[in-house]
Amino acid sequence: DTGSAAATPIDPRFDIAYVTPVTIGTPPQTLQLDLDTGSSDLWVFSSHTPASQVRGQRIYAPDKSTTSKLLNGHTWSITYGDGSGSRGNVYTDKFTIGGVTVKSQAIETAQQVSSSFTTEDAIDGLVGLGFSTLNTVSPNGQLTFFDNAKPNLDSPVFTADLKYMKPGTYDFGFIDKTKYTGEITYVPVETDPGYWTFTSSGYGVGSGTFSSSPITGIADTGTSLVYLPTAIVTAYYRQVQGATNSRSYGGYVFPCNSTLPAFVFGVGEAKFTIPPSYMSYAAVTDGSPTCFGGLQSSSGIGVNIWGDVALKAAFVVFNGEEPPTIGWANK
Ligand SMILES: CC[C@H](C)[C@H](NC(=O)C[C@H](O)[C@H](CC1CCCCC1)NC(=O)CCNC(=O)[C@H](Cc1ccccc1)NC(=O)N1CCC(N)CC1)C(=O)NCc1cnc(C)nc1N
Repeated sequence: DTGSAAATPIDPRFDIAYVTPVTIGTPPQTLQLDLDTGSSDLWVFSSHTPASQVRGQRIYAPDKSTTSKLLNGHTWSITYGDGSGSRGNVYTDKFTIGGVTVKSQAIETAQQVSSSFTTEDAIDGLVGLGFSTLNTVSPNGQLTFFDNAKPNLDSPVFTADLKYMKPGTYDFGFIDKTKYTGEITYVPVETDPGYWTFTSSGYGVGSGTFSSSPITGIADTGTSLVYLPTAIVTAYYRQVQGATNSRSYGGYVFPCNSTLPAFVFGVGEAKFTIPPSYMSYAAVTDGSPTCFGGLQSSSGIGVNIWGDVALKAAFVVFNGEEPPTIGWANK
């Protein structure tokens, strides 16, 4: 098997997240889900989600699918880094992304979602693409779509080609040579506790010298920004006129008309440049002259996160062979 599906920004003004069309059940029900390498639960808004918590999202109705089966006595409950969360029951059903089908995928139906999911009408749920050890289903943890699909994929990989303010693609089972330039640099992945954790070889601010120092973090398609150690973040914003670390906005902000340097990060011998346009994430509120930075400090999180702001500067291969590795290429 191989497959390919679009990854479309949910907001045309800035890349807070990307959604991908999937189909569930028989006849197929189409939902737009956020593929998230930073978690490992596949959950959806459903006919079990209270109407008061649904605001425009598409739902999966297991009772309308002839191939759905309740996974008796199984429940799930998840909390994300931004404090959002959801919980519910579990079915198995036919699940397809970009032409790759898993006949019996665990589909976690929401019986409760937190308010930020209710207000985000562009996201109908998540597809966790982290390692299955992170799955929250109890009493028996379930496998991710990738783990279920892997044996039937031509190659046990998926790739992310996210783009700035326009649709990119997720490919399954193959590496599309037309999507990158030069060589792919592969580095080891630490699978404990279950993120795609790898070590970057260093960073540089703009045209400044490159600092070769290991930065261990997770490659996370479900996180909008890049979160790195404070020392790196202050070195970056020292080069930005009028930048301050705002308590009220919860991070580094600066005048939207400031000139921003690029941010360079290393993977092995390779270098990747996040252009200034990606480093100005968005105005703090619509029309404000103050902008929120795409690079923020990880000091409060406990893990460094290479989110969408970094991922869209590269073509990234999530290699599910034993042992797993992650590959980065310029594009
Ligand atoms: C099994 C749990 C699972 C592994 C879980 N994984 C994660 O949290 C990482 C995962 O990639 C999640 C996936 C998100 C969740 C919200 C919906 C979109 C996907 N990433 C995050 O939580 C990172 C922080 N959040 C973000 O980056 C969200 C993503 C988002 C996108 C669209 C709409 C709403 C939110 N972005 C924002 O909130 N933005 C608004 C503010 C703006 N300045 C930046 C963008 C975890 O580590 N949870 C442990 C955990 C629990 N509690 C806390 C407090 N921290 C934790 N880390």
